[in-house]
Amino acid sequence: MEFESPTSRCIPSDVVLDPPPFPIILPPPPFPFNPSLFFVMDNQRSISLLQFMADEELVPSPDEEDKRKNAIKKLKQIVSLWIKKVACQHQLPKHQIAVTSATILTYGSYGLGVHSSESDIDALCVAPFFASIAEDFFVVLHDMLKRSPEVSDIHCVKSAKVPLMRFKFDGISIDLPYARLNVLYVPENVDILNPFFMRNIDDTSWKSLSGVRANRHILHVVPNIEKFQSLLRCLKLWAKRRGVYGNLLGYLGGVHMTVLVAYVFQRHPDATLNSLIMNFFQIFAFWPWPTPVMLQEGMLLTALDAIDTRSFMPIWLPSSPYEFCHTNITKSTFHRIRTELLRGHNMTRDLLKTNFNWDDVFESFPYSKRYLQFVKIYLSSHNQYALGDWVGWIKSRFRGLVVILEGIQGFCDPNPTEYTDSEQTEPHVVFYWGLQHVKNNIIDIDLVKGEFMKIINNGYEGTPGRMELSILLTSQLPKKALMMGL
Ligand SMILES: Nc1ncnc2c1ncn2[C@@H]1O[C@H](COP(=O)(O)OP(=O)(O)OP(=O)(O)O)[C@@H](O)[C@H]1O
Ligand SMILES: [Mg+2]
Ligand SMILES: [Mg+2]
Repeated sequence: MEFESPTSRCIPSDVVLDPPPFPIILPPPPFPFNPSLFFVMDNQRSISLLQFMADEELVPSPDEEDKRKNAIKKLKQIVSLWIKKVACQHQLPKHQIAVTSATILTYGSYGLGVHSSESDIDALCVAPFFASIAEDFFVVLHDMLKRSPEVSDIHCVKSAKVPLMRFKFDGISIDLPYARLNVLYVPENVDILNPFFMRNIDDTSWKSLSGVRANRHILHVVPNIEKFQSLLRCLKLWAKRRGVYGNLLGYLGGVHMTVLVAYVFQRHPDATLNSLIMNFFQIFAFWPWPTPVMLQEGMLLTALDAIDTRSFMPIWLPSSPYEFCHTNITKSTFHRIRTELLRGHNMTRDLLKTNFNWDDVFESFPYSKRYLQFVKIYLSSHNQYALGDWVGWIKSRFRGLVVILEGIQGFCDPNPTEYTDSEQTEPHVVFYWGLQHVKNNIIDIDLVKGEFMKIINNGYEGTPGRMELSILLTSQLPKKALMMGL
């Protein structure tokens, strides 16, 4: 398999990046062109897509939505109590204690209304200046949450770019980062675009606020939010089914998908759902990476300075003119994503195709048919709580393992699905990643493990669990994993 070297694709710093010339809305019509047939087929496909979405239950049920709303309401109550407690501990004057307040702002897929049943709730805790992150957030609020009967599996992720607490509230995963504003009273729906609230805020708080800013920007630039939500929900499902969703594993995360979909939507706001999907595949199957995808036309070129020119797919972060979404994309995952986009394009391009079926477009990626060998990554720990910490840490370092395996085999497909081994009784998680079969090449898995251990041993503060790596042939894959779609 041939890959471009990332360094050969650096962008010269004097290039002005205009959006690439992709005026195509629909593929070339058949000859003789029959516009009414074209229109009918396009509408028919949009209708069958809506049916497909309903069958897949892409929108969570009203009960699930209520559960989420309730979780946010309770979290708001907890942070309100917390900030009063912290104000007392800091011995603030009584009148200040009386007026001080903190709040929760939702962002990410939940904030945009494009979440699925498996999505987390991204909830930013916004508090006044006197509540420190190290002590008041990660200790005092952590302890209060831990004592709440609805909260389980709470972990502090202090070393992340955006430090946060991650836990389950009534079974729903919550990501809770933290931002401090230079005010005493934080209104419930504080306007974080108002410069008054942004005065002299610290770096971490600015970064933590970027998700909320990004959502505001998307909502501002996207014309018809309901259609946008449907489109994004569909394409996120497509990315998940095809195994190319998940930032930690080197694929597209929610934020990347949001920007790509918004890019298409901005250009064709009146197109049907079917045409928008066709356009998405058409545009990104042939996108001249690493030309960045940007939502604002004629965007300042100072942004170019901020591009990591080794990035395979630079995608502008819609919260700042100077930032790009963080990615873990490697040459293998870049190749996989592009192959999937091309597949999507090939399957949707011909409106007159007689046996067209959305089920085929959204078919799960058949790993066991595609690869002859796999690397099995077995992670375990003595209890479920420690396993959560351990797996979270290893996942945050997975890009390193993908690169090591790429170096040896030329290609590695880090399947994001987590499996379990029915023969094991200890708390554990298993990953099976597809590998390119290279004739007469025996992988020295101990060497791979040794190299990866060097990466994971650096900086972990919890109790390390166990990690086993082994190479399996397709015929050795467990039946249960095959039944789960491996
Ligand atoms: N790689 C990244 N680069 C920049 N911002 C990110 C990145 N990952 C996450 N974020 C910010 O955090 C938010 C929440 O991320 P998350 O991974 O939960 O994705 P999501 O869009 O909410 O999708 P999902 O439904 O899978 O949760 C994003 O909307 C974005 O604002
Ligand atoms: Mg999310
Ligand atoms: Mg999240």
